[in-house]
Amino acid sequence: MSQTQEFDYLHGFGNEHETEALPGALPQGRFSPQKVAYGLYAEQFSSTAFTAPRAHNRRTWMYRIRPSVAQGEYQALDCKAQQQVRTAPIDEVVTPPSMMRWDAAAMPEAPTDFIDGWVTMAGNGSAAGQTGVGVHTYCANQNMDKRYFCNADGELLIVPQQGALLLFTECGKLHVPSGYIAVIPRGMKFKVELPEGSARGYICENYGSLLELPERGPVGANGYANDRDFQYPTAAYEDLEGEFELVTKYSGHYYRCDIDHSPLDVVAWVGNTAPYRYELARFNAMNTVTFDHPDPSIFTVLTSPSGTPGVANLDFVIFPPRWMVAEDTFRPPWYHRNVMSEFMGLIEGVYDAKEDGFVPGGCSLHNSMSPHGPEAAVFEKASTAKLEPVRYQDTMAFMFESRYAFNVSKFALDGPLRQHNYPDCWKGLKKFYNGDIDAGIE
Ligand SMILES: O=C(O)Cc1cc(O)ccc1O
Ligand SMILES: [Fe+2]
Repeated sequence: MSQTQEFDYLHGFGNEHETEALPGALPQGRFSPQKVAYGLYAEQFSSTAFTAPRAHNRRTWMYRIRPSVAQGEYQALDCKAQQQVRTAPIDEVVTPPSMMRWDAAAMPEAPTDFIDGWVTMAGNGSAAGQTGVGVHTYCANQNMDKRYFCNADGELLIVPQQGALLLFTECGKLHVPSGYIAVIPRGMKFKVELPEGSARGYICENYGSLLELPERGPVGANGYANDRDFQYPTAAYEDLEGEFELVTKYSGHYYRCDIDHSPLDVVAWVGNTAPYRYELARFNAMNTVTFDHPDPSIFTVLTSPSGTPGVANLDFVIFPPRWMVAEDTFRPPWYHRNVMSEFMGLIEGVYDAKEDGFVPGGCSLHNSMSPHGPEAAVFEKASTAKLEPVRYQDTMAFMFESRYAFNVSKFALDGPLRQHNYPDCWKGLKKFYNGDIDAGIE
């Protein structure tokens, strides 16, 4: 098992990074010289269309021991993941507008690596149409051994909840403990080791346009997630020959092929598409210093635009530790109905709208226009609380918010994790109105 360790990182979101594991491996002045140093092959890896506008264009040049095409033939793979993972459009069950919540999954008893540890909760849009997202949880207790993974269906936003991940990608290594997120570009090959022996978390598989930093508007040039805090790996490679397997998810199906060497054989790379990690504690939260609870968009870490300005394919939003100082304000999230659909998870602690039942590792879904808000007990508490400055501590909830309504998997709808009594949390909401202008909680 690998040791938990800190690697060297390159800093800056979407920069044209360059890195070489051997001196002189990276060609200078051109991308594809007639002969690359060390006898390496040049290979371009494109995350956007060749002709995407310059501001959005992302591609990386890799200098590797063998080109990616040196692999065996794809064969269908009927693995555990094939049985547990769904890819949009998901229509195996009809999704009611019900507010839904789920317990955290228990760690598997059988040996399970990162590939086989995924279970789909929900999805929207269409992977083939490159819209929407898939939402999965993962639980794993085994290192990926002699096998590598590649997801052709979307970019992976990984949110560890418990247990660190060591991502060894084509571009190098990322250590991703709980409290960090990682993003792996569509189609990048990688393996996952578990330095703490097991791991659980969430995955948002983004079929749509690449995650980017949101605009800051009048906030100005600093704040929210700052570009410099996004960390990219330095080149690291395996020069291994032997019997390996490359597993690929393509159009919702799993395939495998034999490969007689490690596909993580990139000795140097230059470009602006690569995996990255980000520590959520670095998020510089903005919030009111006067009154009212602002919209949760103030906490957007990354966004995948949909093409309609301000209407996201995916917003990744966090609810980090922070001071609450609003005056004459009902401080928790308001009761609301939203045209956007909200899938939530909890990394640690307690979420301010739900003190009971929304557990670390659990999930909730409030689909388009489905009403939700604080549970009854939270309403009563927040309506009578003395409004002193309060620091929300040791908590980290997040939301995958999308313009497209989610369909749930059969596992999510009918499986053992569903909390069928979730809507009961609002049953205790009392009627205070009695025609008297002074009515209400005392
Ligand atoms: O519903 C939720 O808990 C998420 C949420 C939080 C918030 O502070 C405001 C709106 C919102 O949808
Ligand atoms: Fe909400």
